[in-house]
Amino acid sequence: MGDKQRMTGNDESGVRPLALVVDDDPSLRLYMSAALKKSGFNVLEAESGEAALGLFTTGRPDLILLDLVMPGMDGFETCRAVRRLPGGRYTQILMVTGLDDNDSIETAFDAGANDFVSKPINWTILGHKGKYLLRAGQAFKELDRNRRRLAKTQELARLGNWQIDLVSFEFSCSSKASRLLGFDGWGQISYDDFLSAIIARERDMVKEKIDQAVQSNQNIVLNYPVILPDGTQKHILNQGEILYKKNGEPELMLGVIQDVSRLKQAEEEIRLLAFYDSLTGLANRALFMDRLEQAIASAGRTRQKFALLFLDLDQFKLINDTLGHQIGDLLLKQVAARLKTNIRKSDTAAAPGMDSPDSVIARLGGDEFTVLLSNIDEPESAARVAARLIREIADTYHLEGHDVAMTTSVGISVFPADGTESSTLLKNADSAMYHAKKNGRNNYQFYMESLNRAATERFSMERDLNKALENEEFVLFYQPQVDLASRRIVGAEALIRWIHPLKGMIAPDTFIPIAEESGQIIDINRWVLQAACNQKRDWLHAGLKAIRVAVNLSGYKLSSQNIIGTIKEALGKDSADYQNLELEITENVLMQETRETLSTLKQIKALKLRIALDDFGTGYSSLSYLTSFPVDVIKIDRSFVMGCITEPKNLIIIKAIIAMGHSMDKRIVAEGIETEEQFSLMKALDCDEGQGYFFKHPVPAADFAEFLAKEKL
Ligand SMILES: Nc1nc2c(ncn2[C@@H]2O[C@H](COP(=O)(O)O[C@H]3[C@@H](O)[C@H](n4cnc5c(=O)[nH]c(N)nc54)O[C@@H]3COP(=O)(O)O)[C@@H](O)[C@H]2O)c(=O)[nH]1
Repeated sequence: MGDKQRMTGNDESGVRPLALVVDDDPSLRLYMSAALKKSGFNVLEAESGEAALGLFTTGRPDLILLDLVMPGMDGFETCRAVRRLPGGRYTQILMVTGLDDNDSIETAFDAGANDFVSKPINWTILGHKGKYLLRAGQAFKELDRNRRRLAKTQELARLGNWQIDLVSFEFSCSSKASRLLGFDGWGQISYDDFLSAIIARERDMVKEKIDQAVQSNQNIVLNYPVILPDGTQKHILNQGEILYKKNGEPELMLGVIQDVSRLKQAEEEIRLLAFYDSLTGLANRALFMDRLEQAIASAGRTRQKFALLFLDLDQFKLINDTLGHQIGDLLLKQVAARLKTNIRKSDTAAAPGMDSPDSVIARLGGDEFTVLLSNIDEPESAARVAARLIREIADTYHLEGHDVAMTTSVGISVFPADGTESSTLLKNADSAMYHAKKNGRNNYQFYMESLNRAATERFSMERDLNKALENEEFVLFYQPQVDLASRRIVGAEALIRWIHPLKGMIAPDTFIPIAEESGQIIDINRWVLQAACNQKRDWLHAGLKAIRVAVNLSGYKLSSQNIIGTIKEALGKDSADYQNLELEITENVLMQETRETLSTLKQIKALKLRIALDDFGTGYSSLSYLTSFPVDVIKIDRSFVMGCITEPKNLIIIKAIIAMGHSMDKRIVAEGIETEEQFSLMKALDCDEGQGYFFKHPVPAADFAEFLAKEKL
């Protein structure tokens, strides 16, 4: 029979509670047993303390009637021993004593007795007293069980409790509370100890709030960090409530403290995910826009100016494409770190940590960063910061064994002149940034109204370009290259055209720079090479004479394009085809990255392709390029050719280029021949070949094939 069943008592369940009568006097045992049985108890009897302990272990009585004076173990000793036995703390012990002096009674209670009866015993009262004690014991057991359950629950919930007596102002707290605050093994701690764990900068505030609540009988909910003696930091939620007496007077402030560190950490993680960029730790777009709104509201009130800097790394895509995304990510992290270091406190109105609405450096996505510069007195201050950032970002990055160079273009919009709404300020800074790109990158530009339209057009073109290849919207036109002495076609330059579904034909001058900036040029170059080679093969198969085809590879870092793979893919195995393919590059390609470019050009040459230097004379026109790089052809820029008759200076330059080129064994092509006069002059100057509207405009492949078949020029 389990304890619970017996303790419910015979009144409710019909189960009789068990009493143990311990007395060395057999007649008294008899009377006591009879009285208890009459009151509904089952009864065991023991004539000594020792016998009682044995019976307790086997029978687990609910009530013990214990004579105080016995030979051997007396009642006090037996009582203490019972209390030490398993389950002994819940048994009700009624001492039977003839010694009703105060000392014996006190010793009995100290030994663990619940009550006592004095001899001579009133037998009727004894039964009732036994039943009453049983009920009290049951209530005590329930209470104890609840208390332990509560302690366990608090343990699980990481709760500790504390209280302040509102009359004596005495403080006490549970051992769990002291453990939570790092006072392991300290037992009861003082109010000062309780407060001492709180992180210094918040301690006074917490103390003040508790004091105020105690004085004014108000509840409290406080949230603060504590530092444990081992240095770890926890976050504590402290809730206190006033407990009132029946007469309405405040009695206690009861509180619980809870370790909410995990919750706080989860909250922090959610906050970080929602408002911070996970790669760089900078604010993300959402937080930036929020802070921008706040800056507008605040600057509007105080009539102050602030600037928005929009940074975009120059040709960042190249890093991802050539060195992989991992290196790209490392670079973005380092750029973010440099921005953080360089946006000094004086540049923003707030301390690092972004606690103030003014201090924001954000990564909007990809390689785009923004900086909010608050309280600038004049736009020049923003320009100074922009210039400094440009300088810092341009310092070489060491990324897992790669030395990477990177620059950035910065657009600046200023509140309120360039917009009073967050979206406008951002859009205008973005437009200014594109202007900086157009201006040669690695510089900053302020927003100007006129930029806006151009930037919008640029956006839509970049978007449309993404679909152009897939939708087969590109075509190649061909312009003949003519041997000036014989006037026969010896080659063709392939020139791309974009047939836009809505805008019609778009010239390469319009979209190639955008494609170069966005990196789309790599795919476009690949397509042009493939299409030109296919065309060349088709003309041969159609029985037309074999001619050279020149393809433009402008603007983009040559070494990063896997140009060799693309060429091999485009030309296949036919070695004759290789000799008839000419790649046109401009001087700025040669200037970009000398060592890598030289190696790529050498590989191109090893494949027996020809290399032409396009637009010669417009750039640096350094002779060293001609000696250092394996160039076969020099194409004199049309700006010289077109003015060769009227401008003596142009003629001098043309003569010099031809003489110099020939001395280096290069073939010379004059671009932009538009008139008979220009043709004759170029021929007279011993220029090898010519190209221009005088011979033919660029035309679709089919038209070009017709001309080639007829050789009618
Ligand atoms: N990366 C690539 N760049 C390309 C490709 N196709 C063209 N381009 C480059 O775009 C620029 C403009 O080209 P386009 O509008 O095709 O103009 C070419 C000719 O039409 C023009 N030309 C030829 N003869 C004359 C003339 O007598 N007068 C005159 N005003 N213009 C003339 O010159 C352009 C060819 O120049 P070039 O390449 O320097 O030989 C241009 O820079 C192209 O290079 C491409 O597929 N990829």
